[in-house]
Amino acid sequence: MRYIIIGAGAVGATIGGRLAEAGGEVVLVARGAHAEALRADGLRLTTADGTRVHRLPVVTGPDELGELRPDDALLLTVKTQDAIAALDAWGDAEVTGGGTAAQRLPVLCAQNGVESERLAQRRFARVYGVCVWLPATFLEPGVVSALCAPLTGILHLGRAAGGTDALSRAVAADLAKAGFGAPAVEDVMRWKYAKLLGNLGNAIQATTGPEPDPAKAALLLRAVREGKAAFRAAGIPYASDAEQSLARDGKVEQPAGVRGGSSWQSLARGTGSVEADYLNGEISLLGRLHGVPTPVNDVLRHAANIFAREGLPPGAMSIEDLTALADEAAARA
Ligand SMILES: NC(=O)C1=CN([C@@H]2O[C@H](COP(=O)(O)OP(=O)(O)OC[C@H]3O[C@@H](n4cnc5c(N)ncnc54)[C@H](OP(=O)(O)O)[C@@H]3O)[C@@H](O)[C@H]2O)C=CC1
Ligand SMILES: CC(C)(CO)C(=O)C(=O)O
Repeated sequence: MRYIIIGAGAVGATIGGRLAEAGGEVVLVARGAHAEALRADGLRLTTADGTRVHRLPVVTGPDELGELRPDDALLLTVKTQDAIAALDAWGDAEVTGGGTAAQRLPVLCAQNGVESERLAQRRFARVYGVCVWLPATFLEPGVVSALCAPLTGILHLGRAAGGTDALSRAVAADLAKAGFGAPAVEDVMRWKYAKLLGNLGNAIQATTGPEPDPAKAALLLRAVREGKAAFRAAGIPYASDAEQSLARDGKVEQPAGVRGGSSWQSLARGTGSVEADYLNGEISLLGRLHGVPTPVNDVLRHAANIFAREGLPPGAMSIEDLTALADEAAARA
């Protein structure tokens, strides 16, 4: 199998670099200064095993790669707000032997939230969910680190529609060879919904900073309670906190000195957008569809988006001010 990593940033480059090191065939898809640095100097990837430079093929889109092969797998690791453009760009490409990528190739969504699978399923026939527990940092163009130990993350994966198949088991085996804890599971979306609950804190971290604080934990708990209430109202199953702790046990601790998570990094890099519409916004959507008030997630989504649009530095807001906004919204709800 050849892995085409669409959006080889923090998560994509970490997975791609490790797959390549384990003997896998990998193509990195990147853009801008990152693509240039990857081509000029290779991918400089630091994991708990040390720093390695990987010289891998780099393309900016399907035109540069030529016809796709029947044994290609598309691994989607762009932020969710970039998923439509990426899926559209790759879906129409021709596959050697007939058909388009959208008809023939598997697309594996290794992202937070649950929206990318839906976007991919509108366009592609074979869609897989990947639940990624992998604190990874885009340090500068061409340079990525993922320092959690002993394994570099844990990835549950399976068919987005439910179940496993030969492809998901083959990918799980390749990921395991590359050092990831990567079981293929029957119910990957149940794990992804559970992971989404933790990612409701991405907006808190992005707006108020990554340092732990009881007031941040208290606000996250309120967001998570709303999320669970929305899931219950919508009849959506999700893995329990105990199941998640067991799966993560000893595998994905964030090492000291590491910077913030994925949304914090988007603000720090000034990318102009965060994923909040698909994290907190997923809870707001479910709440509206099923009659559950979600004032805390509404505020978190809105605050993170304002930071991104106005180019505010991550962590510029106090947790007291953010909590006060959530309290006002809750009083109105
Ligand atoms: N970082 C982390 O610790 C974790 C992240 N996740 C999830 O993984 C997903 C990816 O996050 P992360 O790796 O942090 O994000 P990054 O921003 O580090 O990487 C995404 C990369 O995709 C690039 N990109 C976007 N659109 C295209 C395109 N059409 N063609 C080529 N490249 C493109 C971006 O370029 P540009 O910079 O120019 O926008 C960026 O380099 C998200 O869903 C996130 O929530 C999950 C677990 C942990
Ligand atoms: C919390 C973390 C690092 C876990 O993998 C994550 O999902 C993110 O930064 O978005």
